[in-house]
Amino acid sequence: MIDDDKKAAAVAAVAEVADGMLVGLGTGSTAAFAIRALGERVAAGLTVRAVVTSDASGTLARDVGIDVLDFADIAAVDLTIDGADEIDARCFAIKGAGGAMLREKIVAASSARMIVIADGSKQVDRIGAAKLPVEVLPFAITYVMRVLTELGAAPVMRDNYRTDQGNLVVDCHFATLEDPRATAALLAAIPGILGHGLFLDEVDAAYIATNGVVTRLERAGASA
Ligand SMILES: O=C[C@H](O)[C@H](O)[C@H](O)COP(=O)(O)O
Repeated sequence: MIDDDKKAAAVAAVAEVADGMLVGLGTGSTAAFAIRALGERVAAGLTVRAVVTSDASGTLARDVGIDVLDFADIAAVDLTIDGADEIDARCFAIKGAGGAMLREKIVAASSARMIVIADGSKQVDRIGAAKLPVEVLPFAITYVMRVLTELGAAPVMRDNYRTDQGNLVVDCHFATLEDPRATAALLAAIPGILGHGLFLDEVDAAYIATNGVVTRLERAGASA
């Protein structure tokens, strides 16, 4: 079952959490397994503090007894655990199906180490098939849609959806993502785009579970 694999990957990643750490908690169904697993370790005596990447993850984390801090007060996180929509052998990921990619990227960037957790369906040779979510300031939406269309991104705005920050999300599908760094640079250069789901430098490692077997990917040069 996919849920069993999500849980197995989550439990493997949560085993990396050490006493006293400040932990970044991701968003989504797989991250929720990690939050619950961390809650169990806290109940068993582990002392950690956490920051969260969405209101939903904050609610869950508090519910399971994790001490949640306001990220606005935090400069550096020890370890972040988060899900992904696609992850490849380079530890490049696409994230944001749940709309949390802006906060997720900020928390990941602040983290000494970031681990992606996923079931095997998320593992790909090369990222690019998943929709690439882009967070857009509502003021800029019509202009941004025009530019994304001109770039061949086939943008589709999510209906009746706002992020936790009150912004819009546009799902893009580029015909090719052969050069993800070039695509990331293009998106970053468009005024009105506040963030996107390409994670090219943030992910240090991934735990991926398939049929109950957890494998670990480590980015070349990343420290465990
Ligand atoms: O915005 C959502 C996040 O990037 C999620 O971590 C990602 O979409 C994976 O979610 P799930 O574990 O539910 O597939």
